[in-house]
Amino acid sequence: MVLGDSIKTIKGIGDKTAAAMSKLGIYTVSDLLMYYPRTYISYEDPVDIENLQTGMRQSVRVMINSRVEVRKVRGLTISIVYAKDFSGTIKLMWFNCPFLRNFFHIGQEFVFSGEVSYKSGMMTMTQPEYYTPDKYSELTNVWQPVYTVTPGITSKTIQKAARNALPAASGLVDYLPEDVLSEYGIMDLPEAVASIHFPADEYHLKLAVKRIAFDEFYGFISDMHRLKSDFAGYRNECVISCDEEVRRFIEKLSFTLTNAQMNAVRDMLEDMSSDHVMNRLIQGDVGSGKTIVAAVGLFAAAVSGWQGVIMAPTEVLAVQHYKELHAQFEPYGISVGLLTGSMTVKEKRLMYQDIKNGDVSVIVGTHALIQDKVEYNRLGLVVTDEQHRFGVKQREKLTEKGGHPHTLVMSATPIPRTLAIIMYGDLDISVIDELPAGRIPIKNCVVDESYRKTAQSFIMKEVSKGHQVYIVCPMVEASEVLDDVANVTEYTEELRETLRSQYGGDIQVTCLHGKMKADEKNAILDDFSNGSISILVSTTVIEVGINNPNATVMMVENAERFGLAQLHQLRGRVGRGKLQSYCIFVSGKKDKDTMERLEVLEKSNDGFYIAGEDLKMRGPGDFFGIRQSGEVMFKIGDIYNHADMLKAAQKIYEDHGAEIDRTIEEKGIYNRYFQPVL
Ligand SMILES: Nc1ncnc2c1ncn2[C@@H]1O[C@H](COP(=O)(O)OP(=O)(O)OP(=O)(O)O)[C@@H](O)[C@H]1O
Repeated sequence: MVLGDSIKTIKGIGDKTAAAMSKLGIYTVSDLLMYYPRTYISYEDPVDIENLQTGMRQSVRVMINSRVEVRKVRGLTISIVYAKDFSGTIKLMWFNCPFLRNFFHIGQEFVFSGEVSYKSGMMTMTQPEYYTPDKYSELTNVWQPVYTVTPGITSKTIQKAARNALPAASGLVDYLPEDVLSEYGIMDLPEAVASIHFPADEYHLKLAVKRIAFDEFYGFISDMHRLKSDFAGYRNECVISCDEEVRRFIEKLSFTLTNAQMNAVRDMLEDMSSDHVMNRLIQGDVGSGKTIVAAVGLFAAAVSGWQGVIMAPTEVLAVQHYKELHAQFEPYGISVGLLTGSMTVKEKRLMYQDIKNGDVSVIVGTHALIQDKVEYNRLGLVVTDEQHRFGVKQREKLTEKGGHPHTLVMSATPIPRTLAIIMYGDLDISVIDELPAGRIPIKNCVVDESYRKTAQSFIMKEVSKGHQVYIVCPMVEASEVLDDVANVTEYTEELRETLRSQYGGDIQVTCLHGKMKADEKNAILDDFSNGSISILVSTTVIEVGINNPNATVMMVENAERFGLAQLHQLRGRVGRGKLQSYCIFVSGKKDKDTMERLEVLEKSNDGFYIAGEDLKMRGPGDFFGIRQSGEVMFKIGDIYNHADMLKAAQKIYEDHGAEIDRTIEEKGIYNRYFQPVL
């Protein structure tokens, strides 16, 4: 078995498992080895039922003392069994596992391991793992990898496959010279890949994580430099210079730009009229008004006779930008087009023609904008929204479609300047460090679930004033059955019912989640922005960029499951207008650490401060940090937690970049991301 082989060459993987794995993007042995665990669990010794603590992951050694009861609830099969030890009884519950009916028998002894909750007066474990006591004792005190799954595949299956694929890791060729490895104390590649799946101990796991983070940073930095050197040689072929028109456009806006926005606009206009190609990052906290800066750029490009595109990370956001830009540009006779993946073939074809003929000046879209079929007429400016959601490669591809258009990247990720310079070495940076005038600071509160009723009555008060509300529910992580959809739909139904019975009337509560069709999502967001929906219950699909200044309450359920930066992004959906806004973080856990972490949000509305505090609070055991919003740029690397590796990657790139490039080429088997070169 070698790295490029299909996963079906791994022992125990048949067509069905292979099909499920393909949904996770795993096709080859090397894909599997690069499919890193989401977290690890180490199985502790079982505790007595009376000593169980809710919200914790624990194990109990108990005797089954009931038959398995199987019920059907809203399309789900629920299996329930009771078990006891000398100190008490516990309820054990699984979704969609009807086969358990004949698996457990009264009198048998098992160890159950899972998250503990207290429901209907009894300690409960939902979806616990189960082991015979002998089997369990083999597991204790060993780090077990836990992988993100999809229906049809369990974390255990992935674990087993990864173990069987492990010998292939020795085929990975390290691109880092040995002296560099030892100088910087970096683990070698084959060992790191093996250890990230099956660490011998915490020490080795830390080293492995650092190594993989290093690779991600190194790849990113070298791509960035490549992009920069590609740009450096080009003279500005798209001179965009129309200060007078821009001045009038800005004057006619319904608000006055802040000084920070004006500075960013000035930087951008200077670049685009200079003799070099612009490559600029606009960084600004949530709601600081980055979009209008981009709009000014697109306006300037259009007025100067160039096409401009703005590429959004999601379709929903693309549609929102499209509407805004269309309304802003129409009076000037600038035509705006939309191109997204969910448009019909015919609609797309017409748009391709308009783009090619130059009948549209500003094109808003998603990844569809970089498809081969799209030919631009005179592409002069490319705006990408939220750098993190686009790889450098995609950016490059879009850039290649014009001669050498200007690039503007917008990011709300609060990165300290020193790190930003390393990360975006190729970009000039404008920071919008000022919020529009008249914004009232958001009022925040962190509460536990007992407060939910009070929160609901508060929400109703806001609704009665004609304001609107977001409620965000997290994805139920790692649950193979109850996915986020079930979670938000169920929550919505319950909320509707509660509000109807307590407040009467007909309050429009609607749910929104990522699995809905684009049209459906857009229709719901339209209804939310025109006010016909009062309460929007949503997964984090609303996290990036959605703008409805009339929304005044953001309530986040199970806030403890989110990273602080992500919560800050979510909070950024309110307080975007002149109304006093509120954010309620409902925590499902009450322990001191959780509450302290969440209280950071109560203390400040400043993204930089929050990112800094988040970093300080991460314990040494938080190898992966908490996945932050949009941080899909790196699977493992965390620019805060692994800042030392980021700096090392920069230094090694400077000192050994050329030698490393040669090695990669000579050894010719794997690139920096260890993917087979096809
Ligand atoms: N100078 C300003 N004065 C008043 N309102 C403004 C100003 N600039 C922007 N706005 C408004 O503020 C809201 C937020 O702006 P925008 O959507 O551009 O934020 P953003 O920086 O892109 O935030 P996010 O990162 O959260 O998407 C919008 O409703 C916008 O019209």
